[in-house]
Amino acid sequence: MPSQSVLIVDDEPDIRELLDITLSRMGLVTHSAATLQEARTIVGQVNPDLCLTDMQLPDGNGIDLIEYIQQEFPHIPVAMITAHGSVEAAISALKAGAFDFVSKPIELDNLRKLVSSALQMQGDASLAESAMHEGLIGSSPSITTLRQKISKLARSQAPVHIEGESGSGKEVVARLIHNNGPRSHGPFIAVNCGAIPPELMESEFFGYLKGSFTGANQDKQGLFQAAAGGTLFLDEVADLPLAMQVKLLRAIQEKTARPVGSSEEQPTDFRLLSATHKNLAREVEENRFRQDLYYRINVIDVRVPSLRERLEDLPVLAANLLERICERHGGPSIELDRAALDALGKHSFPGNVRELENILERSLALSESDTLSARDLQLSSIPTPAGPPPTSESEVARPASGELRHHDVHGDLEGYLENIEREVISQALEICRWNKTATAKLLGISFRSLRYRQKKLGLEE
Ligand SMILES: Nc1ncnc2c1ncn2[C@@H]1O[C@H](COP(=O)(O)OP(=O)(O)OP(=O)(O)O)[C@@H](O)[C@H]1O
Repeated sequence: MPSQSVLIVDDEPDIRELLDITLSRMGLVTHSAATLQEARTIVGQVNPDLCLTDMQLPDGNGIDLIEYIQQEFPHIPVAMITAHGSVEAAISALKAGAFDFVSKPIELDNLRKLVSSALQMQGDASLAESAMHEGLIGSSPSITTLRQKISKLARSQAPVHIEGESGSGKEVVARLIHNNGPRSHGPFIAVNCGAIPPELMESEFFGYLKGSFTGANQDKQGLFQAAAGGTLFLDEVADLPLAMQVKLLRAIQEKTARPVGSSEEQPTDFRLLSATHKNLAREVEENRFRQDLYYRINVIDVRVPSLRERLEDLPVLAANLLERICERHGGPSIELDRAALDALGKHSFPGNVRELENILERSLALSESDTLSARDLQLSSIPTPAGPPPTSESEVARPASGELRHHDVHGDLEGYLENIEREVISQALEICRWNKTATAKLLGISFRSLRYRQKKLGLEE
């Protein structure tokens, strides 16, 4: 097999030499360029498997080179060499399409890891394409574009923020980014930030040493360490309390984490992916989310379309989900009849693909034939809000019609509102088959708030 080749672009001869020696020892063929112009010429001539470029070049900067390679040779990954502590430069490089960066002074171990993973990714490209179809079902233009974006993002190490309604497939997207990237052999750690009680946040994220507080009977690894070499997926990141946001920012910035009770910082190495069904920019405007953290986690953003926006995917999605459910239950395969598909097409799916999955699963349990009819779906028993699902706690308590039916209050506003709340929450629980995390998301409230309300309203299982 021919050796893989790397183009090194730096105007400092010492750095070029250091990189040349290091990469040659890895069995790679190296080419060097001292200027942007020279780099452009060599890329075209040798078509390298990887390009490492400095930021400041005598006749331009590394971002220009990234953009040029993205445009003309999109299959070549580019990594940027940035000045020490230059967060801005690193973010610009990642946004421009660099797959990663190394900062000066160059740590050779880090450099070797970066080069190996970039070159390994090159070999896995065709594998990635087929895996992508398995995870993300649909062929609508929005899903096709999303799939292409994922395939590109998987090669990068940039933090990605995924926005989309509850149940639309944000975690599916995060897993695909992980599974198709160079960290796929490492762990994928998914954390629901809304489900961790605030008092346990620090020990969950940073871990702790035995004896650091009452009940700490043994050392516990934190999530940052558990994700080492892999990906940390922070779901519902907008639910992180402000105090934890500061600590997370520090861990990302310094790439270190100090377990509770320890005096030593430990290095961390994870790719950060995050998601929320809320509008994170608005959370920043309303001072519920730190702006500095927002810029760090939102280097690249991805939006997952709601199911309403891609109803043309319904038939293929429904068929695939039915197949998945039948397989899970070990039963014979089952299909939807035409009328059932039409009925689904008219439904608004506030809970998106998860809701579709739940509707199909419930219908399957009730149906006795090998074809599901519109009646089996029981869509009329599911509330259909006029617009997208509510996104704030205040919206949840509003009567569905938007009007206050004051004549129904009978002098007991509290009781009246409580009844509406009970009705809305129990319907949401039904839709989500009593999955509390999903219900909380559908309602736009935190997991804790849902538990509290269930208890107050007597809605516990
Ligand atoms: N395009 C898709 N193809 C196949 N399955 C999908 C797709 N989108 C979502 N799903 C399925 O729908 C369910 C919900 O997906 P997922 O958990 O990724 O949504 P989410 O947006 O992360 O939800 P939440 O906001 O509640 O965290 C999962 O069972 C997932 O497998």
